[in-house]
Amino acid sequence: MMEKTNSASSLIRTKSVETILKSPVSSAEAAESSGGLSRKSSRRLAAASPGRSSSGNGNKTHIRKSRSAQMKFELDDLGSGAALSRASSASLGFSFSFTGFTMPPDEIADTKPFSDDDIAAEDLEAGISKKKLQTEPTLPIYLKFTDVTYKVVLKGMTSTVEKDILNGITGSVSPGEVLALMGPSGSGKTTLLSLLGGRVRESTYGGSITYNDQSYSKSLKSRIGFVTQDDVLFPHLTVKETLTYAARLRLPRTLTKEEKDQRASDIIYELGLERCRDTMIGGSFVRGVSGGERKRVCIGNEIIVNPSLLFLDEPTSGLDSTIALRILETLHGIAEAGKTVITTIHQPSSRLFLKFDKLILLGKGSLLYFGKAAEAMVYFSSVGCSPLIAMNPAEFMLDLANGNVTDISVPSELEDRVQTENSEDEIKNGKMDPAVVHEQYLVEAYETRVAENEKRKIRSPVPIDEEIKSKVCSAKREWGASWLEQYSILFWRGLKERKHDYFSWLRITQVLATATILGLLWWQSGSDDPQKLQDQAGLLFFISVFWGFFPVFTAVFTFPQERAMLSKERAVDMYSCIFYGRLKNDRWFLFPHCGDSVSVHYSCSGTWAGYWCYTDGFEEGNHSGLCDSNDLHAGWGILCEGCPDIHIMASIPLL
Ligand SMILES: Nc1ncnc2c1ncn2[C@@H]1O[C@H](COP(=O)(O)OP(=O)(O)OP(=O)(O)O)[C@@H](O)[C@H]1O
Repeated sequence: MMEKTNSASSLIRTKSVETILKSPVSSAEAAESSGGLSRKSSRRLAAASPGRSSSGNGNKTHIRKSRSAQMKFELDDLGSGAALSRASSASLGFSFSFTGFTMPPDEIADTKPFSDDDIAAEDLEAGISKKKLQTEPTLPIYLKFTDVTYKVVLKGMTSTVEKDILNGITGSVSPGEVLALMGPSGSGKTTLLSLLGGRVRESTYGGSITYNDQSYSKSLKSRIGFVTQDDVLFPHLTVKETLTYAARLRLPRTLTKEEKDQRASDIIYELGLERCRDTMIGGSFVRGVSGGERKRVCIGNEIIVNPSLLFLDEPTSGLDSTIALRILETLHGIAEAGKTVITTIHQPSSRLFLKFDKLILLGKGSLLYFGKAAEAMVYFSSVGCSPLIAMNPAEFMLDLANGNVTDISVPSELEDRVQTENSEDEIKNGKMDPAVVHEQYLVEAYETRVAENEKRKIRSPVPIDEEIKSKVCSAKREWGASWLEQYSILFWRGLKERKHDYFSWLRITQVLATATILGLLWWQSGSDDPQKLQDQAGLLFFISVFWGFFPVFTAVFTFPQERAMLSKERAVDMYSCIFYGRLKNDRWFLFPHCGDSVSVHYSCSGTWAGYWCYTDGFEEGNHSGLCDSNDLHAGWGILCEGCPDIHIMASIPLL
């Protein structure tokens, strides 16, 4: 019954917000005329919400009061996105911070941490204060991007076509803010996120992307957390093992093993994964943790390194709205600790939408809106597009971006334009052609009304010291573990992950069957005459070939399965790839990047050889040497012309 009351309350609240968003001008007036409720008082009121209340009927009057106060709070603060976020965060009954939950003691008994985790809830109810997550302060990173364009070349059998994926996207996000990239499927959200996260080579896109006014450098890898759309995790490792191995590989060497393990445990607590800490992640053939828990493990894998910039590709898709809201709460907590958070989102609920500080709305790769999320509805209403019925703001914007104007009023200017042109192409079944809504109107409207102003703001330098700014690209890349430790951690992790495979019944049966067949074939073969000795030699040959190739094939077939994981972990510099040297065009042997200080000695039977840092040009005549640590952008390798056989004598990372 209490749940019913609670949901009714949230329904009323959502409706009130939707109605206000529908008529932003009146909401602003309302905001002016009413007094503001403080954050604290709102949080107190929220703490008394029925879902969290320990007593039942006795609290009813108080509950009713708290609900009306929450509604008032949202009315008052509508003009400010941050305030809205605060309001909704407070209405959940707790405020999350990356450095731990911050709750007044009087609220502890009434609240529940992030998850549906019983243990954690019990701890809190018992008043046990949990140890706060200790994280080092991180470098604040201001991310700006101007006129970003991206196109791909589609090669067909007969022709080659260029496809525009992004057309001049401009925006910015500062530490402490959550930027949402929203748009219909295929609008270019993931592509933009990959470009911003440094996952695409600079030479392949247009425009500028800067981090504290500096361009991307490899040293940023360790400051960036990137949660991909697909959950790439080892299915046979438990939640605890997954996070512990990530901590051991990625956290700086200044921390001890115990401290790293402790950080993993703290993350488990922070993300409310305690109940499933010893459950396997699971995959297609193994049942494991739930989708929401898996997503949280992926987020934990990235936030464990305390990144300055956190990118997330659809962290809430496939999750119910409550879990999605909790994930957004976590992201807010992370942003509040001074990080910059950028996330793509598909179709957020209205509560989720109000959590974002900034919003980018994309439609077919073009920018339809960039600005404060709370001001988006005001903007669209100012260009003449408003919902005709109460509508979730995100749904309204996605409809607009898709060119679906059902239940949306469009400006008379646009209607006139369509009618004057009177083109049949533009009016289909009484509806406007989506392309008209997009290209001719929304993109144009944004370009003329907002774009210049935003670009001017973005051009101003970031408000931090030059010294801090330059840290973005000057820091020398450091591994979290020495290469021996990396080897040992990867070895044990691989063994744990693959032991189910190695010791599977199929594998055991295969070996036993082979042994039985061999035994029968050479049964009583003896060694007393030369003929039989030859038989024995055949047996030895068979055994050596079988046991030589069996593990080799196992290893070869393991690599494709682990390739996604390898790329993901290499993209964040989790470990060195020194053992994964690769040959390109039969001539190139690539080593890790220059910052690694690799010393290489080699010989080559070709006409000449050299070593180079590939973005800095070729250095002819040098046959060995240390790579300059200033060449942070460059790869390091050996070129041997006309010579497929390069003999690498040693490749030693000077750690
Ligand atoms: N390498 C590529 N080759 C061809 N087309 C591409 C390539 N990369 C992206 N695209 C196209 O660019 C468009 C945008 O893709 P993107 O994955 O960024 O969309 P999205 O907004 O993230 O979609 P979703 O919400 O469905 O994940 C799509 O039409 C996609 O097919």
